[in-house]
Formats: sequence, structure tokens, C-alpha cells
Amino acid sequence: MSTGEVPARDSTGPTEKCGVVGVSHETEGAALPTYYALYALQHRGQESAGIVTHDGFQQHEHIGMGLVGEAFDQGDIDTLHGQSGIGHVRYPTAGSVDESNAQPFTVSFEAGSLALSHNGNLVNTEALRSKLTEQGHAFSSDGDTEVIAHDLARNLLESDLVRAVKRTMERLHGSYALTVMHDDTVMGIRDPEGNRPLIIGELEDGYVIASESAAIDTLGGEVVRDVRPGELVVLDEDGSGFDAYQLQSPERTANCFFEYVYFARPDSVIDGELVYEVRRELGRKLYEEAGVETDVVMPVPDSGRAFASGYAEAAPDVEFAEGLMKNRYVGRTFIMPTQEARERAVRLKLNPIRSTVEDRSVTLIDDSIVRGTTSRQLVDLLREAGAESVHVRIGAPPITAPCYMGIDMADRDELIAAEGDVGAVEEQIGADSLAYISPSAVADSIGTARSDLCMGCVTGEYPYDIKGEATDRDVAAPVLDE
Ligand SMILES: O=P(O)(O)OC[C@H]1O[C@H](OP(=O)(O)OP(=O)(O)O)[C@H](O)[C@@H]1O
Ligand SMILES: NC(=O)CC[C@H](N)C(=O)O
Ligand SMILES: [Mg+2]
Repeated sequence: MSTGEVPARDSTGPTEKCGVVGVSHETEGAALPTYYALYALQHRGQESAGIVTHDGFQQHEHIGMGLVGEAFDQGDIDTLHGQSGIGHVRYPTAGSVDESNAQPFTVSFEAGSLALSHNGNLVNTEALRSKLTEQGHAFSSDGDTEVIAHDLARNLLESDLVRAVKRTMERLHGSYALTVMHDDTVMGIRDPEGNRPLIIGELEDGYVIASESAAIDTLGGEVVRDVRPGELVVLDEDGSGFDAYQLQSPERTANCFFEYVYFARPDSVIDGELVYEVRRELGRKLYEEAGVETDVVMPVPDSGRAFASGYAEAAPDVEFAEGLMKNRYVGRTFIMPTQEARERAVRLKLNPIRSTVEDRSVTLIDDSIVRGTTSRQLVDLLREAGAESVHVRIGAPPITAPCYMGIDMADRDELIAAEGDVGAVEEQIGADSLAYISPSAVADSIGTARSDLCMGCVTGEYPYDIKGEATDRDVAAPVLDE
């Protein structure tokens, strides 16, 4: 793909978030804390899980397909020696859904060994790949992450760590939150737009860098701070501290609003905002903007819960009921790799409690409608369970455009609201009424100016020209000068 084209999409897979982790421990092996941190980030990727550690002499790696609990057993953890480590849970945003793109990626080269975990999506992957191929690099995957790993390895041959990372960051266009391990040095790198979350935590005898603060909580650690947009954070090998380098300083950020709406855990804090409270505020605003007279308000579990509690709090004299039960053994449906899997999972996942809906008007609250997989089936289910009427209220604006920044919602033709016609969506899902929250209410609930959020999937305007050229933002265009 040349930089002139829209990034090729893996048509079978939604592109998704991933979860990244890095640990430097003073006294114990890094493998177990990394494993537990990945467990806390399972909701960010269900396709594969991997850990690479370094014992001061060599790398040790274990990567498997499926959930964290499926990919690892105690024997696997026991082979992962060393007090430095990084980990990854994956949803594919670029490249196939198989072992070849499972992470962390590892590269061995004259300047040592490198392992890299990536959350995000580049928009100039192929331009970078062809440059590196001309320079003699060979790739084992069709994804974007391996290209980042090779570019960094190349720069490490010619520069010290900080300069090598700076050089690579100047060549990357798109979204990336990375944990990287060069020999036994663990670091975190956040793209200059701060598109994906990345946060630092202090452990009893070490430090951790992870996609979300919930992973730090799980390790019993204390949140230190977010990795700043454009920043490199290098953990001390002995786990005693870290150094930070501001390598790029754009004037504005492009924090992904959908992290606050859907992807992140409600108990995570992103750039100082507790996701749970943002969602409750979105629910309150949703009532203010689009409240409807009804007998009972109910969430679509899991991610709709906080929205519904905020909505019900703002709505006078309405009953709040957990009228839909979620099968606890079914994961996230939206981020499954095929539409057939998603449809089946929604049927398996959610079941109405008849007594809460029979002969009653129901308001169903969800965080988002993307393909309509969930809401299409739920409206029918509620009617079959005897609901007199079903009103749907959504805590995100209509998703009308794909995402190229690491959360490709779907190719445009799969997006149920692509034409932006709410009435048409209302008819397709069979609701008595459908309303979404406004983009300005989203920015107000997150507490960030709209110009500092990426809402590309709502507006079709992205922080980068998706051809990989710099837009009016002051982030330097990729330096592909060889
Ligand atoms: O319109 P769609 O294409 O169905 O996508 C939107 C739905 O998918 C997500 O739920 P998911 O089941 O992924 O996860 P959850 O359990 O966190 O709600 C999201 O919370 C919506 O319910
Ligand atoms: N969802 C992500 O952030 C995935 C990272 C990377 N683009 C991949 O496809 O593996
Ligand atoms: Mg959901």
C-alpha cells in the first residue's frame, strides 16, 4: 500500500484496541506481574497474549492465541526468567489474525535484542516497510507493529536509545502506545497525539507501564502518572525508578474519545479522568438531551451499565432494572474477528428477565451502536419477552466513519449509521425510538476540548491525513530520507 491510499483493512477483523504492559522488578521475576497485568487488560484484546522477559543475558518469550488464561499455564510462566518484561493482548488492527502478528514482536540484531508491544495503528506502515525493505530488512508479518520494531532496531544500530526512539517517532504516523524492551531495559512510548492511553505505576519493588491504571491496581501498585503525549519513559533495570524524555511536543492531542465510551475499563483513570464517572455523566447528559417517558430504564451489560445509572439518576420517578442478564463466560462481542462470531456471541451473551419488561415501556441504554449487531438482536429479544415498547438511547454519537487510529470500527459499509440517518437506524434495529448523545456532550463529559479529542469515527476528520501526511498539526511529517 502506498501512502497515497486509505490503509488496507483486514476485512475479516474489526481493528481493535490492544493492551500493552512493561515491568521492571527489583527482586522478583517480571513474568508473573506482567501476566496479572495482562489479565486486567483482557478486555482490550482477546485474540492472542504474549510475554517476553530478559534475564540480563537473553530474552525468553511465550506467545499464544486466545485469552490470557488460555495462552499461558504455570509451566509457561516458569520459563520466563528475568526481572524485566513486556506483555501484550491483541486485537488486530493491521495484518492477519494469527500467530504471525501475535505480540510482543521480537527482533535480534547486532545491537542486542528488542521486544515491542503496540496499541494503535500506523497510517504510513507500507511507506515505512518499503523503505526498510530497501535497507535490507525482511518481515515475517503483514502488520504494522513489526515495521515499528525493525525501524527502532535499525536506529539503535546507529544511535543511543533516546536518539534512536526520537528518530523512530519522527518516522511514525498514526497511533501508538508502546512498551518496548531493549535487552533488559523496559520503556514506554506514547504517540505525540496521545491517541491511546499509557500510564506509569510504582510497585512495591519495581515499576510498571500499562495501557490502563486498572492493571496497576491489580498489581497492588500506585499510579504515578500518565505517559505524556510524545514522551519516552525508561524504567531503571533494577526497578528503582524511571527517566522521562519529551521527544515530541505537539500543541494539541487527539485522545480517542471511544476509550472513555467503550474500550477502557470503567475503573481505569485515563489522563486524570475516571472512566466510570465520565460514563455516568454521559448518561445524565443523555437524559437531558434525549430523555423519554418510560416505565423502566435498563443497561445493555457490560459497557452500558454506568451510562444507565447516570441516565436513571437524572430521570425522575423511573425504575432502574438490570433487565438483561449477561452470560459471564462470553467476552466482548464487538471486538470479535468475524460478523458471524459477533452475531452468535450476542445471542449467547444476553438474556432478558421477562418480569422486568412484560407489558412495560422500556428504555434500553447502551454506550454505542457500531454495526448494530447488539441492538438489532436486543430489541427483538425484549419484544419477545413482552415489552410493550422499546426506546433505545446511546451514549455516543452515531459512528459514521471507520477509524484508522487503532480502532477500526468496521469498513464504512458495515457501519449501521454510515449515512448518518438516525431514523433509518431506528427502523433497522426495530426500536420505537432511537436517540444518540451529541459530540459536544461527549467532550463536556470527558472534560477535554473537542479539538483535543479524536472523534474521527463520528466526524470523518482524523488527526492525520490518513494518507500518512502531516495535517495542520505541528507534528513533523515522517522523516523517510534514506
Ligand atoms: O453495534 P455493535 O456493532 O453491536 O457494537 C456496539 C456494542 O458492542 C459493544 O459491546 P461488547 O459486547 O463488545 O462489550 P461489553 O460487554 O463491554 O458491552 C458495545 O458495548 C455495544 O454494546
Ligand atoms: N489493536 C491494536 O492496538 C493492535 C496493534 C497493531 N496495530 C496490531 O494490529 O496488532
Ligand atoms: Mg456492549
